[in-house]
Amino acid sequence: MTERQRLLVIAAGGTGGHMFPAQALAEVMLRKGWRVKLSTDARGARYTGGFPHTVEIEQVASASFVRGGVLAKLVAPLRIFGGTLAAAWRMWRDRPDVVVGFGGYPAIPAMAAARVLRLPRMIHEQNGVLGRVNRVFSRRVDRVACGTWPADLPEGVAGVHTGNPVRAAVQERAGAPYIPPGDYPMSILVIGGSQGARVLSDIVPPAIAALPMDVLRNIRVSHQARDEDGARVAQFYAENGVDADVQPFFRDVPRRMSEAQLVISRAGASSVADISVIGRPSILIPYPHATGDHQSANARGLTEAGGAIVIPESRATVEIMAEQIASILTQPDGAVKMAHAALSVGKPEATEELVALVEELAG
Ligand SMILES: CC(=O)N[C@H]1[C@@H](OP(=O)(O)OP(=O)(O)OC[C@H]2O[C@@H](n3ccc(=O)[nH]c3=O)[C@H](O)[C@@H]2O)O[C@H](CO)[C@@H](O)[C@@H]1O
Repeated sequence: MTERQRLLVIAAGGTGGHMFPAQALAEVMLRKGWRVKLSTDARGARYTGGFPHTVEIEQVASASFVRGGVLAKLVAPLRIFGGTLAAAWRMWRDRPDVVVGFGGYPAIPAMAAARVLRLPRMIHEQNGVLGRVNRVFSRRVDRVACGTWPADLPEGVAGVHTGNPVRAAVQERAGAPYIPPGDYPMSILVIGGSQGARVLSDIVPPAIAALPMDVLRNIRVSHQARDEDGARVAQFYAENGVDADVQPFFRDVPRRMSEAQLVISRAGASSVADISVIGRPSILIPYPHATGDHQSANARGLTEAGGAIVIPESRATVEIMAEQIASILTQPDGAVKMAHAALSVGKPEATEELVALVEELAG
């Protein structure tokens, strides 16, 4: 008799931030011969382009409580209930070996169905503070895997620190040699997360232009700017004689990051994971409106280790940014220490640890 192929259901959605780690897990489980299904909604489905095409995508009729008007808020529970019934029917039929939720409202139907059917299940939280959906399920799953440590978990919930899975292109550059700043061409990478960040477009270009001339003439900038900010950012750099590549999204961030002397970024979970796995000095401006201020929590481990400087958005001025950039680029020994400190908190093995948990749950 041939052995039945094992099945993993991954439930994720919302922002790219939930989908990147889900993709990393899917890739490895497929290589291990598992069948993988992704349960997500229309918003999450926009981020499935990078998933291997053998991942079966099940679009659920989920709904966000956060967006939409009063009617949407009233209808949302009904849609989620309907989605849960449909997910339960499919799971009853398919009998997945394990169900893993990565957070976001689209994860609700599959996680609720897995609970009703008592299937082995776990959640992975990318951030230092549990998201709303993961918080609800944290007491109702077999394992809570945490991407950021220490994680702020509800009392009585024990987490496992797996780290945040990073893309293969990041993993290949784990601990890539760091060339400290000096009197030769240097690069700065500026990234705002999957959607860019206006504050970085407002203060970083003038801060870089204010650097001492002997530093500035060696600088090349890769700056991710939102579509609507791109033209003015590129124009500012050009008018100030700064060699800059401005794009709405860099497909080759791992390469650009490994070549950079300095990274300036928001503190989204995957951005922080990339910076610490590759090991580069960084200046982080956490997004102040993230649920539970989780980006400040994401930045904490890296900062406390000495790998990053955090500037809260409320204090982020051109002058402070210019001072911090100059302090890193003019002190090579300090920059090398920061790069090593960043590496010390990196978890390049995060995907493997997550895979091990899935296999343990499958028995
Ligand atoms: C605004 C917001 O709510 N953001 C949340 C969202 O982050 P967001 O969706 O912004 O994602 P992350 O910062 O976690 O990841 C962004 C990823 O995109 C990559 N990158 C970025 C720019 C670019 O040009 N090219 C590129 O490849 C980064 O290297 C990183 O790997 O989900 C994360 C995980 O739940 C949270 O921590 C963030 O708080």
